Amino acid sequence: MRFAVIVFPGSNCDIDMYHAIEDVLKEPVDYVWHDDADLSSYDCILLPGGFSYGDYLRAGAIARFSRIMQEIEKAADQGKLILGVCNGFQILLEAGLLPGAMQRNENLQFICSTESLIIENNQTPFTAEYALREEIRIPIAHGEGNYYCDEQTLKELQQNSQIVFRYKNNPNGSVDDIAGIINKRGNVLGMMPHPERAISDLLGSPDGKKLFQSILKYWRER
Ligand SMILES: NC(=O)CC[C@H](N)C(=O)O
Repeated sequence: MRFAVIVFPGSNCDIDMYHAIEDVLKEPVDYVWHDDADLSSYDCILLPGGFSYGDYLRAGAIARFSRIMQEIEKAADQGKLILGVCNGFQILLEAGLLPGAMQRNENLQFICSTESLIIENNQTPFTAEYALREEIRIPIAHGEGNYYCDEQTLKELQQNSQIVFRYKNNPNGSVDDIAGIINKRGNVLGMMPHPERAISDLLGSPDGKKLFQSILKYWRER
C-alpha cells in the first residue's frame, strides 16, 4: 500500500506522519510537495498538521487553493482513502471535502494537551481496529479546533454515523464534542487530534497505532 504525505509551506507534522507510516506499517511512503500534480500511484493520501501559509486569513484557507487539491478531490472521487489531521482537517473543510468549518478555540488560546477521545464509529476504514466506544488518549495542539456546523448538517452527521471521534472533555468548544468526522461515502476522514504523535509508549501513548493499522487492514481486505 502506497502512502503520500502532502507537504505545504508551513506543514510541521509531515515528518511525524511519514515516520508513523514507516514505523507502524512499514509500507512505502513519500513526501509530495503541494505544487505537484500527480497522486495516481498512491492508495492513501495524508494531509498532516501545521500552519500552512502561516494560517493567514483562516487555517487552511490558502492551502485549499494549492494545485494538489484538484488531485486530492480526484482521489476522493475515486474512493481512495484521505486522512487530514489538524491543519489537514482544516484544509479538507476549506476545500469542501468535509462539511462544516473551524473557529478559534472557545478560550481563544492555543491548546496543547493530551485528550481522551471516544470511538463513536468503528465501522470505517480508519477505525475498524478499535472497539466501539473505546476510550483512547491522543494529543491535540491547535488554536482553531472549535468545529462548527449548522443544525441541519449536525443532524445529518449524527444520523449517518459520520461523527467518528468525540472528546470526553471538550477542550475547544466544538459542537457536539466533535473531534473527527468522516464524509458520507466513508473514505475521507478529518480529525483535530494527532494520531501520528501517539504511536508508542515513549511518545506518551500508543493509541494512534490502531488508526494506521485499520487503514492497512481495510486496503488488504477490500
Ligand atoms: N498542529 C497543527 O496542525 C496546528 C493547527 C492549526 N494551524 C491551528 O493552530 O489551528
